[in-house]
Amino acid sequence: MIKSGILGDSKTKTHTKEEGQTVSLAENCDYYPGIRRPVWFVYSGMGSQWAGMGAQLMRIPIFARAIKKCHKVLEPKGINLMNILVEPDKAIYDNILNSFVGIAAVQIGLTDVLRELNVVPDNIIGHSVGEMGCAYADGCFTAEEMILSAYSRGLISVQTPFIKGAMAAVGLGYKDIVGLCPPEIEVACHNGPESSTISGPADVMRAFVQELTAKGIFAKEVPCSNIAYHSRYIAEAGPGLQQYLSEVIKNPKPRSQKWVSTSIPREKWDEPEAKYSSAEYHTNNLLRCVLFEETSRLIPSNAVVIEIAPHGLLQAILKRSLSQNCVHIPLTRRGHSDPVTFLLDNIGKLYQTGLMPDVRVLYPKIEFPVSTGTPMLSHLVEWMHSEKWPLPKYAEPNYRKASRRRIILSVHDEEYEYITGNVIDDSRKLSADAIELLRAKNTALKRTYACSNAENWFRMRLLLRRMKVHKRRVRYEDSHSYRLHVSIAQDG
Ligand SMILES: CC(=O)SCCNC(=O)CCNC(=O)[C@H](O)C(C)(C)COP(=O)(O)OP(=O)(O)OC[C@H]1O[C@@H](n2cnc3c(N)ncnc32)[C@H](O)[C@@H]1OP(=O)(O)O
Repeated sequence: MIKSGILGDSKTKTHTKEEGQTVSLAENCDYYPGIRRPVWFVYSGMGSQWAGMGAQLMRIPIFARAIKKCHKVLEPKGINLMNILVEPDKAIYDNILNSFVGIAAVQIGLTDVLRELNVVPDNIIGHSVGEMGCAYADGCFTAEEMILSAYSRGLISVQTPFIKGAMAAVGLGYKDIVGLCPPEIEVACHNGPESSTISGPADVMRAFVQELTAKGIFAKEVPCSNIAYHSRYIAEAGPGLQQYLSEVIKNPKPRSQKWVSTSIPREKWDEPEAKYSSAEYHTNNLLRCVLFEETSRLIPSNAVVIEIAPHGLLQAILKRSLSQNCVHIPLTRRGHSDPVTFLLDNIGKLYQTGLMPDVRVLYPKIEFPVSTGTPMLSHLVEWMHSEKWPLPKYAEPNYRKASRRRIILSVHDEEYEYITGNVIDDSRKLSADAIELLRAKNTALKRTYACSNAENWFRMRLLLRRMKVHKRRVRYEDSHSYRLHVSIAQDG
């Protein structure tokens, strides 16, 4: 349960033991300060594919539905999407077409999961081909359009005779790497202040990566099926891709303000080329340099950044470039032994940031009444005692509004001597004089007040207003003592 300023609690996975007892396998608690954070969806691109990346996620019905839909769309093209996502054979991704449709399908499936969970982005950003995921999340693409656009990108990649190229992620920002690159190599992606992706002929790239590594600069090859994307070496794929895409995107939809472009420079966002999720837009995305660093600067310092891809590829980059206060949530991790638990854990983290994912959609609908053997969950709900909270003090003035006390007045007490002879024998009523004296001395009242407020009655001054005597009749405790009931209600 989440309450403003209290705790966000996430219990992400439960398991029913053989004896029918439900146990919690993963849980985590954190503060939720009550402030709504902006939600950013991040769609990564090439490099996030891995063998078997969709196999376990098929256990989630929403995801499986999306994949089956995409599978049917690709079937007439002779593509077996299910195999691409489920088979553990690494060679599948030697074919770039499989990488494109595989990444797109997983992004569609995960976006559908988030959509049904009612996790709505404030903004959407993509890296390279990840901008197709943006189009889907933004409502510009249907699932069919997205998977066919990814297919078109793959198809033109395998049909065009490119030079043997390579890409590599390096641990230097654009400004630092651009001057170091040999003339054959281009900076393909501006990823962050400490990260870029370079692209060029495979042999020159190999030598340069070795050179950088020898200098202690991070450099890692990006699996791209020997195609130097976002460089001059793929320019000739442009017209063909635009032709294919225009057959898929028949009615280009306007991009909403949510989707911030990384393929068109910010100063051109108001120009016609940036307005629509069109064949031209996505062709430009393939050919031009990726401006992720520049656009990701718009991500606010307190954002919840959800990476949507088969692997949280950009985590290393996002954590280096964004504010420390951002919450990073990858939905997947390459080679994870239990991708569903990983996903559920991260949905739990969304909950802890203050979002309210409607997790019921992930499970079969419960029909009531449930059968008698249904395991209980209630014992997993418990109070956290790890935090200290301030408590109001009882001694605070005005805390108590009323108090009541029974007092025994003894005529041996100098204070109450006067009562002797002031009780009217027949009715056992205090005489009017005795009442006046009680009122004047008001010791009994002071004591009552002092007791209830933990104060020293000797030093107290008490102003009595609207004092009422409800009963003048007193009760004898014995021949020398009388019982008196005193009640105080504070004014206001
Ligand atoms: C058509 C298209 O889509 S083109 C697009 C092509 N794709 C890209 O350009 C993506 C480029 N980025 C990447 O490939 C990734 O973000 C990578 C390689 C930088 C990191 O990916 P990961 O999956 O996290 O890689 P991996 O787990 O193997 O390695 C991460 C290591 O690299 C390190 N690392 C990542 N970036 C940097 C950096 N800038 N400086 C130093 N180290 C770095 C991490 O600290 C981590 O080290 P650790 O394991 O000791 O913690």
